[in-house]
Parts: sequence; structure tokens; C-alpha cells
Amino acid sequence: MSMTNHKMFYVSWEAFHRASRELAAKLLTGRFERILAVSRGGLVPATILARELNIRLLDTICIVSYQHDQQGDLSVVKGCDWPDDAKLLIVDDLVDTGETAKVLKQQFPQATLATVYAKPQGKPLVDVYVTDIEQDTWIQLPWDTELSYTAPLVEQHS
Ligand SMILES: O=P(O)(O)OC[C@H]1O[C@H](OP(=O)(O)OP(=O)(O)O)[C@H](O)[C@@H]1O
Repeated sequence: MSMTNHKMFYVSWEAFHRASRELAAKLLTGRFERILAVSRGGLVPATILARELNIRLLDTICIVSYQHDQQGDLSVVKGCDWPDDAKLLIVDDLVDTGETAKVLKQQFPQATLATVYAKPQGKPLVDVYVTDIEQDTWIQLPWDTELSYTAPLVEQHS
């Protein structure tokens, strides 16, 4: 998805922290023992969930998506050889098309996949999430943005 002609959903660090803690609350009864963070976007919520759920065992799966090519052209540049079971919690920041989630579910069908944000196309693949985002909306995460000046509305519309 290209950034032009799309609605934007800007997320501050505080909002992301709050939403990640909401996600932790939803996962409280899960009795998870291990967290698999989907790098890179899943690293931040994985840290927050590990703290809230007191999980000390974490690993990463590093997936690179080549957006200049076809959608869904993914490469796992670093895998994880943990067993697939119900004690495994997989964490990503968002699910969009669901292509990343498909790769995760293929290797770890019994694990729980949790994301902070979910768009309709990928939502059926996620087990637990916090916030629905429309498919045509670009989620601007705090590590990709910075505060900047914006002109008053009257000036923008004159
Ligand atoms: O549902 P999908 O369409 O597969 O999209 C979801 C994936 O896209 C984002 O990663 P991105 O490719 O931006 O990589 P990054 O996290 O390393 O920046 C996000 O962190 C998910 O892993």
C-alpha cells in the first residue's frame, strides 16, 4: 500500500503504550510462557507485554516484506525453532493484508497471535487485538514520526 491518497492514523508513544497495555489485559488469562516478537514492528509491543505479563523468555522472527515487488513477497531472514504450543504468544504491532500472519500461522498454528491494530483483510488471522483500523488507512507509528509544526486551519484553507 502506498502512502499517497490514504487516510492517516497517527499514533503517539503514549497512545501506543496505552493500547499495548490494553492488549496485555486481554491476554492476562492466557498463561503464556514465551513471547515471539515479529521484528521489527512487534518488538515494541512485545517488550510492553513481556513486562505486563511477567514473561522473561523472548525470541524474534525477522520478516522482511518487499513492497516494491508484489504484495505478499515476504522473506524470513531469521526464524525461530521454538516448539509450537499454546504457551507461545506471538506479538506484532499490526496486521494489514495478513500475509505476515499467514507465515506465522503456518509455522505456529497452536500459538496465539496478538496485535495492537487490525485491518479487515488480516483480522481473521489474529487471535487477539485491540483497535480496528480501516483497510485504506495508513497507520503512522511513533517510531516512524516526529512532532512538527502545523499551520492553523484558517491558513490551511485560505
Ligand atoms: O499484514 P501484512 O500486510 O503482512 O502487514 C503487517 C506487517 O507489516 C508491518 O511490518 P513491515 O513490513 O512494515 O516491516 P517492519 O516492521 O520491519 O517495519 C507490521 O509490523 C507487520 O509485521
